[in-house]
Amino acid sequence: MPSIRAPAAKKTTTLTVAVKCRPLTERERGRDIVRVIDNKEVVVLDPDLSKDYLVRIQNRTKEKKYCFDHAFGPNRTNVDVYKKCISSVIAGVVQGLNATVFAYGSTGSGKTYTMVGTRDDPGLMVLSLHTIFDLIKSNKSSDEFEVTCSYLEVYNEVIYDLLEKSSGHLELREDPEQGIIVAGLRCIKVHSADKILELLNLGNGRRKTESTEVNATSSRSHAVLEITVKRKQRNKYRNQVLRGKLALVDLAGSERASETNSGGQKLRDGANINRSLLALANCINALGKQQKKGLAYVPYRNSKLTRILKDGLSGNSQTVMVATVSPEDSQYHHTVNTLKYADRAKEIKTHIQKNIGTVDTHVSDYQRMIDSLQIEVGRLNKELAAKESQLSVKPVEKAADDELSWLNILSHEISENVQERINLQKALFELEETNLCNRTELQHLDDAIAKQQAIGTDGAVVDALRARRQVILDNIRDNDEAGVNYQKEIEANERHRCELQDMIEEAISNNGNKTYLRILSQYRILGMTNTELQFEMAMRDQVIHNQRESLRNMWNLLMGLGLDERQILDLAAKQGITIEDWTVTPYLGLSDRKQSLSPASGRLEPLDCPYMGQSFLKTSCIFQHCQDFGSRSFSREHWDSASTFCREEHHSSYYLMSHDHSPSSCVRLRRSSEHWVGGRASPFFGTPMKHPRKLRHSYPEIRTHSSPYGESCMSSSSHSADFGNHHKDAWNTTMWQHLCESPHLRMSSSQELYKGKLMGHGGTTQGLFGCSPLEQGPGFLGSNRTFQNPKPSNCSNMSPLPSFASMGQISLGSHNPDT
Ligand SMILES: Nc1ncnc2c1ncn2[C@@H]1O[C@H](COP(=O)(O)OP(=O)(O)OP(=O)(O)O)[C@@H](O)[C@H]1O
Repeated sequence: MPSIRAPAAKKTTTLTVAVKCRPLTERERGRDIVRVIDNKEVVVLDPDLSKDYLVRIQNRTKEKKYCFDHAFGPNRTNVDVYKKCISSVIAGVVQGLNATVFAYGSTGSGKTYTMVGTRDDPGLMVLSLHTIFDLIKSNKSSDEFEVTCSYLEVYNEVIYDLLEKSSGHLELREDPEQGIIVAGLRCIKVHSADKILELLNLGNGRRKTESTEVNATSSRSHAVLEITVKRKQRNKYRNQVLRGKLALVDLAGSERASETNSGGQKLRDGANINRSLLALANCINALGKQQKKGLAYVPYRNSKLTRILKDGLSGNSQTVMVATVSPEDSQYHHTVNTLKYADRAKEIKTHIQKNIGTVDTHVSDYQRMIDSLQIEVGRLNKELAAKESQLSVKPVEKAADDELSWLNILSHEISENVQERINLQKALFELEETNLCNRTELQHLDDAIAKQQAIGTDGAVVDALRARRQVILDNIRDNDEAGVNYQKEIEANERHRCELQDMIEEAISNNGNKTYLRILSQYRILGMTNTELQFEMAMRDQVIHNQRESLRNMWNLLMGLGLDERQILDLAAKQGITIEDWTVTPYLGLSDRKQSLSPASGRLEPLDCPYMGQSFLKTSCIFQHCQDFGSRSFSREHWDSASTFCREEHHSSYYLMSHDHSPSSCVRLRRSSEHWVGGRASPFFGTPMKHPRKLRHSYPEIRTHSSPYGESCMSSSSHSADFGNHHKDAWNTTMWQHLCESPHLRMSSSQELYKGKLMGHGGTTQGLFGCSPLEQGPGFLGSNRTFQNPKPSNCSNMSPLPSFASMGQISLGSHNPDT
């Protein structure tokens, strides 16, 4: 029976920002204009000494002052920086936490010096590695440790493996457990810090560096050293594996072409470095803005660098940014710019959580499918090679060679086209998710303004609400604009794909050696299918992740309602559900649970809702109806005929029950462009606009709303429609009764109304307690608890759906596909 393990508790923390000012180098002749005060403040003096006294006292000086978590002057060593801001973070890595340390600054400001260092002043990478191995050595438990290391560089938007002698281009992939991963990156098992240092030196030797006017050994690429510490816990935790990840990032420096005096390739490199750093700066801006102004879209997808750093910037990572600055007056603008971004980065929050090892059968299912496709690709590859050797002795060799290289070019282009498409669609998807949250907040604000106006409160409150409303409207408008642009890019991408496909077909039909080319084409298509599967897998993983969050929330809700562990165990036992390993640290400890009840009001404190990115009361919860329409969508024969239908079925069964449970408060789930609904109409994700028509045909009651991104978004037309006649599960009933009978939940009449409907829609809570895909993998009840379900069969067919944001505008009581 599959077991479910709850995720470890999350802790929100802010980015630690430290500034390090290096000494003037021997080459520098300028004035030192940076002062560090009290290890926290950084003052940048006006570089212009010629300003007269009057200008200065009239406060027209360009002097700037900033305050950071830590600031280090030119006399401080890397060890000082390490002890103050890094060592504690490294200790967490050995406990299963993720950490990211990155150096940010202009070219020649001392990033590489800080990260790598010298023999006399070892850098943060070296010091961190020593600490990790020291901690492992001094560990007295019987835990087993395994340390692996990888080292990559991003040069001109291409990822290379620095541990490979001649690395090819590597691609990024998204994994729900591990976040962004680089497919094919070499991970080497290491047993000592010295071994990693050896690899580090090897990698650094391969890194692209150039001599520029500003820096004799300027790094032209961003380098990421990643250390993973796997810790197998024995004794009663013997099934538990903690996995801590440390990413140490040495960025290339921003530069001005005029200053670096570079041309040709160097100039192009500089432009690319600046572009990715700009993308990073934009993310930092948006994340900083987000803390102050609510949800702004964070454009991680605009560069490989920001995708790699995504977790470090906002995900599951304890992150330290070391901003490096040069003290020279000629660098004033760079220094102030760096400090501005560092200042904004102080606002960024991340959410750290222990990575407790799980085995996710769903993901592994897809992994298996990919593996089998890869075997097939390998087989065809061999066949191809055999054919090639036969051809080499034939007179038609020349023509076939030309045709082959042409096909190679086309196939390479088509692979890039698919990759671009994936990125664009994901970006659009995230953008929609952001705006969905914004629209929800807008609705809440409108309600609040109307309420305030009705009770005639002080105008200042209404003004504040209106100001906030305006900010949200601006965000929505900006995001909508970005969405329209993404949509245009997707259309252009689609046109390009059609052209490429036509060219491939023409190449095949023109050539005499058709069998050979057909095999080649088949091989390419399999490769593409493989990529698509990975994409679908990523999407599915996102659904799994979201559902896992729902389960977690539901579990919190049960705890928050005052049910103790024993009561929940009893309830579960009555329904034949066994909760195993109860003894290990619960996911949310009792103390936490107590805290979650506000003593003042007796009400439940807001809980972060993962879907909406904002707080709802604990009574808010996302229910998902999970039915038998899952992996079959993956099989080829079902793609075109069934996927649209299945997805729509699935969409119609998502809804959000808001805390006041009133019909008006049911959050409408909006979606825009239809390519998600449509699944795939062509071998490469389909042409937008086709499936909605199909959909409308299948579901006449689905209304179409205009969307800024595309032709339509879907909405179920009826609030009162029957919830359907899905499985009425006793467990659901019992749970629902408990929710209703709980003293912490007062039932309004509208709740009663909805209760009836919910009960009719047994699949909803079943999605949470009965047939979630999590049943087949750990992740539900805390590192120690496992949930066993008597009816796992429903769950093997989880649909590979786009997650929440991609769903149609759906209201409670939506269309029931079964009727
Ligand atoms: N704390 C320090 N003490 C002494 N010298 C330093 C210090 N920090 C940096 N330097 C010197 O400054 C110069 C530039 O440093 P470094 O190469 O680390 O800059 P960078 O920011 O990595 O530049 P780029 O982005 O071009 O790669 C080097 O000569 C380095 O030795």
